Amino acid sequence: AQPEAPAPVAAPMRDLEWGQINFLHTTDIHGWLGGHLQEAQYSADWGDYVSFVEHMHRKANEKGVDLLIVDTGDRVEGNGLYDGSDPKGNYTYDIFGQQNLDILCTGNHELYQEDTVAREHSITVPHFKKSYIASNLDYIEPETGNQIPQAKRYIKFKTKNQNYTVVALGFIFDFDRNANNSVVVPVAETMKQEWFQSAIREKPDLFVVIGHVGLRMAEFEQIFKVIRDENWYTPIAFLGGHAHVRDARRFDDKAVAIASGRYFETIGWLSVDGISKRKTDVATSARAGVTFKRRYIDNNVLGLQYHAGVDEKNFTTAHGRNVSRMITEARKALNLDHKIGCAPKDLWMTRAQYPSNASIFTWLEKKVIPDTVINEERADKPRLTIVNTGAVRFDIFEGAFTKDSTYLISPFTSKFNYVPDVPYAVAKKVLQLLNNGGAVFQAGHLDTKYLSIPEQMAPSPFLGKEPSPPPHVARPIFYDGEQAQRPLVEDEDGGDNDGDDEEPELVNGYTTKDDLGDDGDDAVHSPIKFYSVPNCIQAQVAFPEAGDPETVDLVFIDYVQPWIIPALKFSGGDYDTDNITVYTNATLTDVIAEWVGKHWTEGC
Ligand SMILES: O=c1ccn([C@@H]2O[C@H](COP(=O)(O)O)[C@@H](O)[C@H]2O)c(=O)[nH]1
Repeated sequence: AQPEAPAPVAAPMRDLEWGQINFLHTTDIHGWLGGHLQEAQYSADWGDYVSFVEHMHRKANEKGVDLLIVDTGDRVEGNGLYDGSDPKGNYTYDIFGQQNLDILCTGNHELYQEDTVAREHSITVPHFKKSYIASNLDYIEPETGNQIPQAKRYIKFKTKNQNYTVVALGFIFDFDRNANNSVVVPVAETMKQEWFQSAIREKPDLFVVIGHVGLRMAEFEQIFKVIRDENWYTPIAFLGGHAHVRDARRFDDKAVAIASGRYFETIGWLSVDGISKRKTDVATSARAGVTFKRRYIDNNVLGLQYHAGVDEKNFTTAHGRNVSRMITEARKALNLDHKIGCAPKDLWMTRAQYPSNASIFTWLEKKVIPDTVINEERADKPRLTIVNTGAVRFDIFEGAFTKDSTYLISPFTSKFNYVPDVPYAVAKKVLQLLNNGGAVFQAGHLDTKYLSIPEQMAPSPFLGKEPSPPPHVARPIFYDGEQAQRPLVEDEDGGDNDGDDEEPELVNGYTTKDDLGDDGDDAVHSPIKFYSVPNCIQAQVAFPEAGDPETVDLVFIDYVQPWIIPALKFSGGDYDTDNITVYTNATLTDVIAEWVGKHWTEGC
């Protein structure tokens, strides 16, 4: 049977504030439809969400207001439930499709591989015929080579209870590593197209712009400006994603965006009130005070029951139960709970400093890569092996390390390539260039921030700033939770150190600050400290005991390849792609599984 996640601990809660039009929002689920089995706070599964939405629709009907369900992409890659089947997603498309979504769009992870693009086109788009939007995404039909819209460019509809007219658009950021059977049209270009110019002149009561777009990236701002120029008073609700953070951004007093985290940890709530019927009453629209409220719901059943106002006995609906059963059966068929080893301790991506013994990156660099990323024919050659930190997706928790865990940590299909016999004096400069970025890589797709973890790509100004690192350890801006918000320090008896131990002890979790304030999270938590990581890490292997080698093999995970030649050139090495060959066909997922199976053999 599927292991039960520990029960969530009740936390002090903030209520949802309803408006005339309300949104429940998921983004960057990355296959985590089964919830978090090792973290009680995020342990509700997609079936529980189906039950929750049923209750919330009933509530909306009782209040006479509208509820729209939205997903903004990156549904795939990052969890055994998706990555563990062949072909990938054998179970997840059907499970995801059980939710009634009003508006959805594509993320970059639906576009990296040709087969993923094709599955999206043949399964998800037709399943959500009325609600799937692809404002700037085309599909190349394999039979004809024709370039066609991946889905509708925009949709216009009337809301059920309040009878508002809504125009909804659905974008992906200006992504350029998409597979050849897809075309991402840059946002700025899309907005010149005739259909877009007509859409923004439809005179709805509300524009809804969803997108696989980070709120602090340029694209939403560009869209906001163009819509606002044509519609001075119409409220615009933006629902974004991609950056894996909880965030809200206010563009003006009638336009607000939210982002709802990652990995199905968070269900976002956005409500809009004070919307006027624009067609009939432009003067009222101009005066009306529109209010936006947002909440980030921790995805656990206790919280969902709380917000739905339903007790444990009545929460799970027949449909929800059935979806949870589909998940359990899929996990069983995929053997995801198969134990590969036992992690002796937690290893963190950003909750521990890098380098340190608690950092997953230090573990990869010092243990896993040296032992497993090996080309037998060149095993005795000194080598530098580079992996981008973005290739790692999740923490490791002490205890059972399962088949599922390998996909949670790194789901990608990238292999390792190399340039043989590079003078060490040249090769040793590459890592520093990848981590410093700068002028070597012209802006655009070679921006080195794309090597790093999503949370660091376009950070919110509220995330604080680490003290400047020394110049030789260049890091992108990130944050230290302690500066962003003072942590509650536990006192000796486990209380919260405020001298009043009547107060409930807070569980560590999100303590979000955004443009709307610091009261966004539904559960009141004590903050978690985060540390920045570099764009890439490097393992140094088979080096002579004394002195430097003359030459090394420069090995790298193939995702990094576009950056390698320019970095070598800048370091004084004249190489091109002809100098690059396969080092090993193993993926990072494979080598982690191999290492864990060999070394973490005892303890659980
Ligand atoms: O094959 C891949 C694909 C992606 N990455 C890393 O992931 C981020 C993008 O993550 P999102 O979930 O889309 O935000 C990308 O910038 C890379 O750092 C990878 O390493 N390998």
